[in-house]
Amino acid sequence: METLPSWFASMHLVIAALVLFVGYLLLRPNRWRGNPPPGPSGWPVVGSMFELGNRPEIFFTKTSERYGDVFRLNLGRKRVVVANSYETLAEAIVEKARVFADRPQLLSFKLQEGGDQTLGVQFTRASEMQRKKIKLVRAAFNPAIPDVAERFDAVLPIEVASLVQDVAREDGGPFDPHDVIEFCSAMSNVTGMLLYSKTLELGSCLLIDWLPWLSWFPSADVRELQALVRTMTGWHTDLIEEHRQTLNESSPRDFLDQLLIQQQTGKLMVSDADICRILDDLQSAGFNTATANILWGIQLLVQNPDVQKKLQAEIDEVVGSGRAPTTKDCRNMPYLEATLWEIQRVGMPVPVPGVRAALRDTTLSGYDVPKGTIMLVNQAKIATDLANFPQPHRFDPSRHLDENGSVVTPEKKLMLFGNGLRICAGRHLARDQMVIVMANLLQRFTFRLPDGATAFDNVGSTDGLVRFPLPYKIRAIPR
Ligand code: HEM
Repeated sequence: METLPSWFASMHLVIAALVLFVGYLLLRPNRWRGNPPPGPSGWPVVGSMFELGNRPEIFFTKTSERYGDVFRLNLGRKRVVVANSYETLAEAIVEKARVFADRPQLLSFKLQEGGDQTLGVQFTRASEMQRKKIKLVRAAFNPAIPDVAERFDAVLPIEVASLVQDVAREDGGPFDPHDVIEFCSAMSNVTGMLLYSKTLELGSCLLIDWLPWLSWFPSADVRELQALVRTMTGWHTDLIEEHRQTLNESSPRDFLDQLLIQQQTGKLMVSDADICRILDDLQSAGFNTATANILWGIQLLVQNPDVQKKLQAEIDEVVGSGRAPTTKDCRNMPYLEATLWEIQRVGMPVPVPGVRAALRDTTLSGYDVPKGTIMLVNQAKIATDLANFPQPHRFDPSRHLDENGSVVTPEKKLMLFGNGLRICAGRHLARDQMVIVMANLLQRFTFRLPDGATAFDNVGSTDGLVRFPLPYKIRAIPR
């Protein structure tokens, strides 16, 4: 019998060794050096990815009961730590603000920044340039600055009046507020007007973030995200051109004009592609979250008619019924402000917000956390911490008031807009918007269950990064 040449046998050995080596590289668990936080080791290749499910906060809460307030996870090949208490979150994003200032390199983040995570402001890697850009954004969205307040006061009443009209059109009959489109567009239209004096009719972690090789087989999610980014880019490219041609440097009309002036004077070396991504980020950043809060708010007020009555009494006392409430009026309505905080806490539309990454080796709660580690936040657990929120599942706006009836913002117990270097850039605007929408609606209507109903049929939330209440029906009885 003919024997195989010896080089053939050695070739087999080399291939087998290579396969074993590649297999080892793929399958070996992530190495955490030093004194890492405790945590489950998870499965080879995927780590704890499939345990996350559609509601990662449930898995996080269960895991924290076993491992404590800070635990580690492997998600695919990514190293992750999860902060489950206010103290650990504050240590990371306030005390170690400069360390946990990065956004991780995730494919979905890269897609949302048009393929380059140096562009835009929201999913953008930490850099001097990101800081300069976000500084401009913060100023453009801060209603404490007179110019911004003036623009905001010119736009908001129009959008809110149109929302009130749409609700009035339901004529006291049963309807689902999700269907009254203005609940969404009132939010995005105000942003659009501040950005580029126009309204625009119109993101999250995907599986590819944890298993990047899946991007070789683009899924429907990825294609949808790419199509959305392309549409927005087309829209914003046209707007940039239009604004450039009509720009008057001595009198900027909006934020886009301000960016173009910065570009032309060389104060900020920002490209058109970057401007596109900034506009895109801002248009998408607050739209879903603010809308979800309003939808949660209406549901919670129907379930808590006493709170609704108290709010209406406050609105009647400060504004009366002869004119629409303004932002200025809302500053004199502490109970309304406290109710909005409680809506954000109990509705909890973003239970796992603000993904961060460590810029260098560091520690968290005394454990070693290597550079590049992703930090996730279990906000749902922080918002129901018994030590800070007694009877946490009770909807009780008065927990945000002191003995004199003044608002005590919950930011020392719960950071609903994040904190530190990557704090939400639109938080003041978002709060003002939500407060004024609520004030206008409650001045004109009392929200109730449909006739004959004693409770909502469906109470719960959708899945996803931003959670909406499930569809529900109410009546808006004119007052
Ligand atoms: C109720 C509404 C909103 C909520 C609950 C919310 C919440 C958040 C949270 C939790 C973060 C992450 C912060 C962190 O990493 O520490 C964030 C970031 C951000 N938000 Fe908001 N937001 C809202 C509305 C808005 C609006 C209206 C805008 C602008 C128009 C906006 C612009 C941004 C931007 C640009 C960032 C990224 C900041 C950075 O990475 O430097 N947000 N927001």
